[in-house]
Amino acid sequence: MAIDHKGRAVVIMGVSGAGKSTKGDMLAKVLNCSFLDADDFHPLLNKEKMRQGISLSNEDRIPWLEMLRDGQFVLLDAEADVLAARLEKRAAEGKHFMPAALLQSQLELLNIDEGEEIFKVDATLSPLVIVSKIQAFLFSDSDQTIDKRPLGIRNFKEV
Ligand SMILES: Nc1ncnc2c1ncn2[C@@H]1O[C@H](COP(=O)(O)OP(=O)(O)O)[C@@H](O)[C@H]1O
Ligand SMILES: O=C(O)[C@H](O)[C@@H](O)[C@H](O)[C@H](O)COP(=O)(O)O
Repeated sequence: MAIDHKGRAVVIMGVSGAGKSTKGDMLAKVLNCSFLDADDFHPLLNKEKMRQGISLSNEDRIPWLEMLRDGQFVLLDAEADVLAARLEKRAAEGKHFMPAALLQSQLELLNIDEGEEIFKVDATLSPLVIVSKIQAFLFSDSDQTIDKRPLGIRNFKEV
């Protein structure tokens, strides 16, 4: 979640491996605002469950989601095989508690209804293109205080 200078929050959503942390961090840098990783808001019990390969239940998720829901939503969308490969690699590198085995349960639960105000972005695009698209969506109105120059390799280390 990125929070800008006006206190507006944007929630980057998607199943595990979609690229939320990577793009959330980049977006926050380009907007010069704070980035909060939703993973840091899970109680330890939720993380321990997932570490053990047990999917969270709605009861586990609801208090966590209620803390995070007050923002605009952006969904990072990709096919299961791409996401699974990313998670296998990330887990093999010892970078995250989340096992790839839980991906399928998340894909089955993720359900976006027609008409929900969620901006969808193809999560297989390059990180810079994804962040530029989110930036364009957020500031399609005329907010003069934001630096709207296109992102470039000067801004970020590529994934
Ligand atoms: N657009 C992208 N293209 C290719 N790989 C990516 C992209 N975004 C993220 N990754 C890689 O995929 C993995 C998962 O990204 P991460 O940001 O941790 O996802 P999430 O927070 O949604 O679980 C990481 O290893 C990251 O380097
Ligand atoms: O509700 C859930 O099942 C989890 O909160 C889930 O949304 C999240 O994916 C994990 O915390 C793993 O973290 P990453 O998505 O950052 O891999």
